[in-house]
Amino acid sequence: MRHAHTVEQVRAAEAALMARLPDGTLMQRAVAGLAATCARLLAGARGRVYGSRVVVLAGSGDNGGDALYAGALLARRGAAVTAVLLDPARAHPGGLAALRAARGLVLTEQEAGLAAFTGADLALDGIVGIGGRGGLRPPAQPYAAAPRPGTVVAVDVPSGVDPDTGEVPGVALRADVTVAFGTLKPGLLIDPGASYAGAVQLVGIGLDLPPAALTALQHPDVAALLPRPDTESDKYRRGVVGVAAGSARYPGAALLAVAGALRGGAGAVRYVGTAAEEVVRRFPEVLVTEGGPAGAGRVQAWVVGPGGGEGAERALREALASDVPVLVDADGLTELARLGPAALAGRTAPTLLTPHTGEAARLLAGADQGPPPQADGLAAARLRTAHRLASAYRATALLKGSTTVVAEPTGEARSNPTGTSWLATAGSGDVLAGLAGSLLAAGLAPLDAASAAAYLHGLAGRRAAGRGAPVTATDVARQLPAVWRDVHGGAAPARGAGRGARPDDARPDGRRAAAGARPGGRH
Ligand SMILES: NC(=O)C1=CN([C@@H]2O[C@H](COP(=O)(O)OP(=O)(O)OC[C@H]3O[C@@H](n4cnc5c(N)ncnc54)[C@H](OP(=O)(O)O)[C@@H]3O)[C@@H](O)[C@H]2O)[C@@H](O)CC1
Ligand SMILES: [K+]
Repeated sequence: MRHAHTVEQVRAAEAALMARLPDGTLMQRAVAGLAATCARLLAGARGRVYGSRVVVLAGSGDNGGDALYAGALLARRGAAVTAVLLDPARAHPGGLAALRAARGLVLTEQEAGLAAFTGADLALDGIVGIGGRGGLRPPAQPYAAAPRPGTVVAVDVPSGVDPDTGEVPGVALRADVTVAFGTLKPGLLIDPGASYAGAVQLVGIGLDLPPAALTALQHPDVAALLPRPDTESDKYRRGVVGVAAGSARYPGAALLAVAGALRGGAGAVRYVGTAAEEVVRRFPEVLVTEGGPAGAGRVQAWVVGPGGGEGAERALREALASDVPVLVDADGLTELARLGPAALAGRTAPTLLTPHTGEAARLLAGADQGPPPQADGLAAARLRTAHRLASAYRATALLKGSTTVVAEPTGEARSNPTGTSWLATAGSGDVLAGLAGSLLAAGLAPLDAASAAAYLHGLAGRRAAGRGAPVTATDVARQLPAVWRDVHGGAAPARGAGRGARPDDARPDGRRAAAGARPGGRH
């Protein structure tokens, strides 16, 4: 599991630790880890540190101090280090003195121009860290648009990215590697910020941290969550998932949701709706009933809404009246937005909402008194949007998109690291809904069901896309058994196994991490 803490949590833990340690200890721990990573990257790219060209972009706070001190350590190993001070009067005095003592060159941004940056083998982004607010200020903005140097290493956070949310309110500097201190920050795990962070590495500095504000699953976590039948299992013990989906107009959504549900570990899938004939022709193992959820037999969880068309209102009403977990998707969400949060008020079992940002905007408009939110703004603020939905509807909210985020009304949240933009294809959400519903029926808690489903769905999308090819939702569903095996380590599933490659090895755009970079740390 990867853990990310907010700036407030980090500051509190830092203050508690600093009170017990000599001045400067934390910074020196951070700097040692940062310089070691830079040295590894340079050695990977050039064979050695000696003779390499390093540029340090130093802002006015401790983030700039970290970068200057790390530059000094690299200079002592023979690198030609140039520091560019973006706010010379406020540059970190200790870091500056250390760099000068190591014979580093110190320039203002006017003196340096862009040449030192574009010609460097490695650039350290120490413009701003967790003390940053807003996008890059004008003196630093040209670096974001300049030709890229060899490798850009962000110190703690890519400058211009909001550490708590991943929002990028203006210009930000894209990194190949981000070296985070003490803990990850949520902004490193959620787009758009995550797409600026590159490969994320953690340097432990000994902080004693509270429960994380955001977590992200890894292979072993998912392997441990996925249900496994044992010798006592029958279909009801494994869970029966009911799928109320599809309509005369959208029969395909029923097939895709059922395909996802069949591969999600439930013991059986029960389908209700108008596409029963098509469903049973394609999947003879599915139990089908005409009509709505109320008249169907026993299930342990409902999925309502994919392609539901005119039947969605009845399916939603009847499913919500049940006392089992209900996943609401697509047309079910449109109906729910019309009814507002009051429709969930009497529920005794959990509800999981799985909107994309357009549906999230409708749900929030149905819940808030204020003006309807814009979907674009919600996408840029994914974590806040998921929290708002969860708290307005008192339900688990899975917000789909470039980084899928799941939030609980309790404030717990998870981001999904396995997404790929190839998943933005028609019907892909139907597969996800079926899969997550199946995991709910198998007994997973909503946060686990939603985040494990998003994880598998993302891996299946990546597998289907291979080295980069368009995928269909059907391809994604077909890959689910293979990724199920992948998370268990590629071999026969064993509880708690999971030796497969960690998804964090790859950047969100699917490119590998920079040479020599290790994937993000665990703690
Ligand atoms: N916490 C820990 O455990 C440890 C933390 N450590 C390190 O300390 C870092 C935090 O340092 P920090 O508190 O000094 O803040 P920092 O990020 O340097 O920024 C503040 C300065 O930036 C300025 N500024 C603001 N926004 C800006 C913008 N958009 N663009 C440009 N400038 C902007 C702001 O100026 P002002 O707003 O006052 O004009 C102020 O001067 C942390 O990220 C990590 O690297 C480690 O060394 C050890 C353990
Ligand atoms: K930075």
